[in-house]
Amino acid sequence: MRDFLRLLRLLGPSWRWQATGILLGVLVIVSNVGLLALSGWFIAGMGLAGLGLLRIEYFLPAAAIRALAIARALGRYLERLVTHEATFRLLSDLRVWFYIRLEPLAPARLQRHRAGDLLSRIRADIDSLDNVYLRVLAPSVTALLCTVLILGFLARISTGAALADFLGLALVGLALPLAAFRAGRRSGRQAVALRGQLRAEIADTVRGFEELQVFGAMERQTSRHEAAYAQLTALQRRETLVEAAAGGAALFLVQATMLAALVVSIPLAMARTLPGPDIAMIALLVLASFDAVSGLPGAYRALGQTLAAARRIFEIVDTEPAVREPAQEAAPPTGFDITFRHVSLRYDDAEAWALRDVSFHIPAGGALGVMGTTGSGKTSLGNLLLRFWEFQEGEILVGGVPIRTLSGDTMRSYCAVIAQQTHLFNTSIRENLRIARPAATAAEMERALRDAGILDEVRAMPQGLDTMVGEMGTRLSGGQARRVAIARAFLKDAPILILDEPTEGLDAFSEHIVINALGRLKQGRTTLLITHRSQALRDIAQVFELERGTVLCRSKT
Ligand SMILES: Nc1ncnc2c1ncn2[C@@H]1O[C@H](COP(=O)(O)OP(=O)(O)OP(=O)(O)O)[C@@H](O)[C@H]1O
Repeated sequence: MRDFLRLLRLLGPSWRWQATGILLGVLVIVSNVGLLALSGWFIAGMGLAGLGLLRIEYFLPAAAIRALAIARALGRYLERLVTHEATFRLLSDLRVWFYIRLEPLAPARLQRHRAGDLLSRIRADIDSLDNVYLRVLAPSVTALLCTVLILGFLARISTGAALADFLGLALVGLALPLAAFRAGRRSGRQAVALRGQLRAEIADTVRGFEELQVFGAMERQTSRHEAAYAQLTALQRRETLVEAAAGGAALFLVQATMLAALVVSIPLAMARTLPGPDIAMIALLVLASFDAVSGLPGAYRALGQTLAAARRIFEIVDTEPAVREPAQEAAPPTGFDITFRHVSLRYDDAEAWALRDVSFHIPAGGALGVMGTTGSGKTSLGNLLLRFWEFQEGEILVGGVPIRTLSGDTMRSYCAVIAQQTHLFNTSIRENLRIARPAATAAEMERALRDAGILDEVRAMPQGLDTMVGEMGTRLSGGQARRVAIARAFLKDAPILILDEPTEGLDAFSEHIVINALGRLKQGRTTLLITHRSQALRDIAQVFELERGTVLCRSKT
């Protein structure tokens, strides 16, 4: 219930569209009920008039029937238009709302989620939240308003028929949806979790195609997916059964209600306390009144899934970011020397220290080389500077300003990173460069590419700057991808440079070109160079070695 109320609160921003959609829904149903009831009355009345049993004024009812038919058609069109607009607005509001809360969690708090599962939450789970408005809230409110109007009108003609209709509507509109919700809740929750898991596993499989083929493990992997699919199909079968049972029960109740309404009103017509044509009107009115509630059992059956999706979204949204932003940001630093004073970092309370009592100073425009075995804590130094993680002890200052008093975005705006796995997006070289500076001109890009030592190669490509780099830059060689990343750093022109194994995985020739490009990039920037290749450290004055998070020895090269 708490999740449902929280979901309702999220519907806020586009409430006008939603309310208009509901009112139009009421107009459509009331017009439809009115049209059928009036038509029934009119046809029966005309029949009796033809037999000379009744005098009837037909001009007004005929005009009203036309008016109701037009209102129904026009209302339906407008209702679809408005409810879709409301839904799309709602979806876009929800996506922005979610993204704003997701961003501060990256990368620290998102690492426990698998990429495919995260994608599933961002896309499918958010998408399914529109059910709340489109399939639950709007039809429920519409049903309530229509029921009041229809029963109010029917009660004036026959209290007994109104009572029968009330009972039928309560069963189909309240009891059945509740039963369907209870029956579908568990399987819905399981289906949402299973779909997320499947997406994550399939994303993993697609990424690991090459390995699976090389090791001949494709069949084993796909059989795992098949088992999960079989489970999902069983859940879907159960959901369909619940929906079919609810649909069948609703149909039965509709007919039974109409029969009951006739049973109580026909004796009144026989006793001449009710005009004959009213019987036809009552029958059709009762039948049509179920239009207002017929969608509810199916909608409430799906509500279990929607709530499960909402819970998965709230789970992420409620996560505390790893780094708390300062309430008020300090004045920006004027210089960019970096000081670590007795800094200690632990990624998790249960884990060992990744950095312990680390102190160093890099003068503005100077460089520090950090060496160390794998897992010794080198990358963690960069993680702290980028404000991806919070350190538990000590102090880090940039230009004399404690970085805890600067926002994460501000700190990241001061830094450019080139790592072994710097990500290139699956788009053109031009677009990959624009990430660093969206307004960069072609001339600026070319200058950055020249400084990175790759301009001639880009020019020689048939599409030049518009060459697509492929997924993770796979259409470029390792050295070229690294140099495009360096060009991006030139364009960003940040005062701090974090180089994390920038030449790792390159052959001697590429390494030489990349080191030269980095030499140009380092000019005038405060540089933290993480490497275990002495070649890359050749012109770095200050070098230290980390072991298990502590500074082992300092040396000058
Ligand atoms: N995001 C993280 N979550 C939890 N633990 C982490 C995380 N990143 C690093 N660690 C742990 O912190 C320690 C230091 O890791 P770090 O990546 O800083 O070492 P490194 O010297 O850069 O290693 P490598 O050379 O292999 O990249 C390791 O024990 C590692 O398992």
